[in-house]
Order: sequence, then C-alpha cells, then structure tokens
Amino acid sequence: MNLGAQRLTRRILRKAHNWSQALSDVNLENDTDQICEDWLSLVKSKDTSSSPPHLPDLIGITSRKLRNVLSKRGLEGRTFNLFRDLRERETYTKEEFVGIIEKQSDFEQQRILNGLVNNLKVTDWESFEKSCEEIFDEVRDLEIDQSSKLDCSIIDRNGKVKICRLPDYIPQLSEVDTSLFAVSICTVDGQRMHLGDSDIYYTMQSTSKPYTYGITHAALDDVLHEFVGHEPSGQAFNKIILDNQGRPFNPMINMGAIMTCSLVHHEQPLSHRFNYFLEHYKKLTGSRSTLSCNMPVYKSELEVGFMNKAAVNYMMTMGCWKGMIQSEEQLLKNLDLYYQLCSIEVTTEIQSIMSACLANRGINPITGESVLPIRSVKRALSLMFTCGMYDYSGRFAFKYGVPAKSGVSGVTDVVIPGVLSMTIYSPWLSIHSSSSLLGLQFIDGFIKKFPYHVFDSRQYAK
Ligand SMILES: NC(=O)CC[C@H](N)C(=O)O
Repeated sequence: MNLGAQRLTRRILRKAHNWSQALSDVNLENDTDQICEDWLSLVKSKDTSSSPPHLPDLIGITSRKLRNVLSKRGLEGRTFNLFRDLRERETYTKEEFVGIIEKQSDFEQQRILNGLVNNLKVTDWESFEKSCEEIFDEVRDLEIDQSSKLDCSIIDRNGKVKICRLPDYIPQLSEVDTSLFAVSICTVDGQRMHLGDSDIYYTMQSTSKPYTYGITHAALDDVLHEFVGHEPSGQAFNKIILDNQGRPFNPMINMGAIMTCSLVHHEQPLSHRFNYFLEHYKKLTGSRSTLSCNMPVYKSELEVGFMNKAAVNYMMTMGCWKGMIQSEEQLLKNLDLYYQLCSIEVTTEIQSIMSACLANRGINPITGESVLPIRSVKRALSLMFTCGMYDYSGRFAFKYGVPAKSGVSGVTDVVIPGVLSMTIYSPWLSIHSSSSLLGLQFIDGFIKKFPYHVFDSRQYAK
C-alpha cells in the first residue's frame, strides 16, 4: 500500500474506530445457550480441582462469533491473519479482543471493520448468494446429451440446442471429467462465494493472457504495442493473421500472447523468464503456496501445437520481432514460455482472486498488495472487453457488456470493474465460441439478474 493510501486508511480507522460499537453486533450473535451448556457441563464434571468460572465472565467474544458475523457477509475467516492469533475455544473480553485486532495490519483492520459495519460492495450478501446458487443450480441441471467421448449437445436456458465439443487438438485436455462445474466470485472487498467443484484444478489456458499482458505492460508500458496491436481480429484464437502494421492483432489471441510474453527479459534464461511471470501470478493469487504447471498438458501442447508452431514461424518470416530474435532456438523458447503459462494450474477459488485484482485497480483485495499498476489494468480490461472472447467478443460485449476472457480448458473469467470478478469452470466448449457453454449460461443468468452490463444505466441510478 502506498503512503497516501496508508494515511487514508488510518484516518478512516481512527474515525470509525469505535471497535466497541462495531463489535456490538458480534456480541448479539447469540450463542449464549451453547456457553451455558458448556458451563453446566463444567460444573457437573467430576473435575473439582478448580472452581468453575462465573457464568457472566464467559459471555464475551469468541473467535467463532466474529467468524460467523464476517462469514455471513461473505468474508471468509481463512482470509484473515487475525484468526491465527485467536484461540478457538477461549472467550475474550472486548478489550482483550480489540487488543488482538489492533495487532493486525492496517489493511486487515480495515477489512474487519468494513465487515462489522457492513461497509461492503455487496451489502445483502445472503440474498446475493442465494440468487447465485439458484442460477448455478439451474445451469448445472441443463439437459446434456453426450453423443461421443468428445461431443454433446446441451439445451440452454432459452431452450436452444447448443453443440459442444472437447478441445481434442490438445489431447490431454479431452481427458477430463466433463461433469465438473464450478463458480467462484470475489468482490473488491474480498467477499467470496464458491459453488460446485471450486477446489478442482484445471489449466488456465488463454485466461492467462490478460495477466501475462498486464505483467508485461507494467514492465514495458505502451512500447509493447509496437509489437502487438489492440484490434479484435474477428477470427478464431489460433488464426494465423497479422494486422496492417504487420503485428498480431491483439494480446488476447494466440499470436499476440506469444509475442507479448516474449518481450520481457527476453535475453534471460527461460527458467528466469518463467519464474518472473510465476512470481507475479502468485502475488495476484495472494497465496504463499506455489503455483505450478500441469506437465502432461504442457507436454501435450508442445508435442502437437502445430498451429502455434506455424504461427511463430510466420511471425519470424514477417519480421514481427524486429530483429530481437535471431535463431530458431530463441523462437521456440518463446513458444515454450507461452505453453508454460497456459499450463499453470489453478482452481476457481484461486483464479477468482486473480481476476478480482483486475476488478480492484490492480490491488489484491485479500492481501491489500498493489500487484499491477492501474494503467496496465485499464488496458488489460479494455482488451478483454473487445477481444477476450475471440470471434465471439462482439456478440458477448453486446449481450453482457462486461470484460471477460475464456480458455479452452473450459474456464471463463469475468471482471466487473469496481465490483467483483467471477471465474467459472466447466469443460464442454460451445463450438461457436470455443468457450465453456455452462460458463456462458451462468453469465447469461447472472447479467439478467444483476444489471452489471456496462451500458445498463440501472446500475448507476442513485
Ligand atoms: N483458447 C485457448 O485457451 C488456447 C490456448 C492454448 N494453449 C493454445 O495455444 O491453443
């Protein structure tokens, strides 16, 4: 957090810093009955070596009570360091409790306070969650008629038949459990919701592209656009095509993403370059645990990615690297790096935090860390809006009006700037959009229910 933001946070904290008042809700969170029961069993227990405490002393604040209040508002206990410092069974007086809260970082204290006074992006979390669950259940129950290992048809929410297929051009991607379906949502205040198989790992594929772009843009600024454009191509993601200045059309399609990731630290060993991206990806997840590649998927792409090989050869022939690359070995290293980024494994729980950084000006809503500069986030979101869904981007923007990015593993990231992000995963791809059909269906239900289409003026109404 920069100095200005820290000062501001402190000021807000001091002003609203009546913890006693803020915590009154927690006290009302009535589990007094449980405490009485515990007390009675203590009194009745045979252990008379120490006299039982007075009942009123026990009716204080517990970690569990605070956790419950925050979780009803979408703030998960596991995202706070505070709960590591609090003992589960102990009951604290308000003063003791406040003392422990005040040991946490300013950012965390602000999050706790926001949770307690419900100063959050989604104020009626419980009904929001219920609506999302209803949409999720409706989409999960859509009729799927599987005609072969790779093909199926699905009757969508509007009763239309949609033909779907698994992306067998990367053989490992078709070796998947097609019944998987997961949605995770994360608001800019770090309120989170997970539905379905949200702890199952999949590879990010093209949903890595906005992050790779943001990280590269942060390092190189608009110089990067000397090598890659910003127009939608109107073509499939793997089409071999350059714009009228001889650049890949944009960083959201394969050619553009290969070019983008090749530009930073290109003189360094591949291991260093991969690690550079990985470290940034990790900060976006806000987690201390490592991220890694799915080896079979990575190898599968290397083995059979003939279109991408043709694409880099074509770009080389056309001088797209402007002399930066001299040999075939250097050329293929860039493709290798691109494949590594596509094969990074995440769950929707993890990825929704990454996309929430894009919704939140580049700041991780869980850790408070500023991971990407706002100017790079702005550009990444514009590109997602106009080019993120490949040759379906225009129709998607028209219908749903939100920045989004899809990947052939069946994942879709949606960002509603200043509000929330969602990551949806389900492997069946609509043959029209190369995007997850159930993902599109969830978005359809969500945007019909909540007016987040950028041109839906209801969301700006006072
Ligand atoms: N649309 C995608 O997700 C494509 C990514 C995939 N790794 C490829 O290069 O073809």
